Amino acid sequence: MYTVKEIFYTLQGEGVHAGRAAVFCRFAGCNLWSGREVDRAKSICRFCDTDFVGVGPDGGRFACSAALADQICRQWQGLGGTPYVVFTGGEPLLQLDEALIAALHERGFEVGVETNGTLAAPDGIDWLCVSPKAGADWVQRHGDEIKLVYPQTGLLPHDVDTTGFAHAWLQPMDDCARAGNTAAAIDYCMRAPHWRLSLQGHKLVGIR
Ligand SMILES: C[S@@+](CC[C@H](N)C(=O)[O-])C[C@H]1O[C@@H](n2cnc3c(N)ncnc32)[C@H](O)[C@@H]1O
Ligand SMILES: Nc1nc2[nH]cc(C(=O)O)c2c(=O)[nH]1
Ligand code: SF4
Ligand SMILES: [Mg+2]
Repeated sequence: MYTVKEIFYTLQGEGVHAGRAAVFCRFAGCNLWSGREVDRAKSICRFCDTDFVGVGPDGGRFACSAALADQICRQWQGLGGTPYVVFTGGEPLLQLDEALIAALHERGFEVGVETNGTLAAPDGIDWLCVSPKAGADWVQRHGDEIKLVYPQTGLLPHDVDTTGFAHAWLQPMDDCARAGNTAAAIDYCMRAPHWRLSLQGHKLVGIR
């Protein structure tokens, strides 16, 4: 059984694939925050910008990988090109398994994943983005890109080993201090250029 908050068609807003059409499949639930505001301040991850609780109007419960893969297929609106799905959440690696990845591959999709890196990724993922969190176990130390939300007390870019990743991003924390966080990230990337700036383009242009 897969529990999905929402499935929607948009453009990837972050990282190397920013601007690419993708179906987003947002799984419900996370291991670093309950998703309830009353728990935020006492959680490991406190800055989350996402509602991943329960099953939304564009989500559902899916009994098998084929049923979820079919629903993702129905959301793809591209003509030509390679269909792309991004599994996110919440924490997708609590639910994503090799059967679901295989079902998407059978339907012609490339599979991207956004994970907090606390769980080992299953085989078969085509694009893996790892975003480690201060105070959380960091298990998945290789992938295609690392995307560090900046700044995080206790997880300075200087102390992060990026050698397992082809691309390294600093993404300004979106909170009440976003403008200052962005200026600080720009300054950091100019001083340490193996880090590059990732802006959340979907928020800038007002798409989902
Ligand atoms: C909502 S998370 C879901 C996937 C996974 N749980 C993770 O943390 O990577 C998707 C992406 O948004 C980033 N993110 C979450 N809250 C953010 C915020 N307030 N500002 C900037 N990026 C944020 C995460 O670090 C992650 O890269
Ligand atoms: N457009 C768009 N791009 C994204 N890239 C990562 C996202 C996420 O929440 O994982 C996200 C998202 O929520 N929307
Ligand atoms: S780990 Fe990801 S989904 Fe979970 S609370 Fe943090 S940013 Fe949100
Ligand atoms: Mg998001």
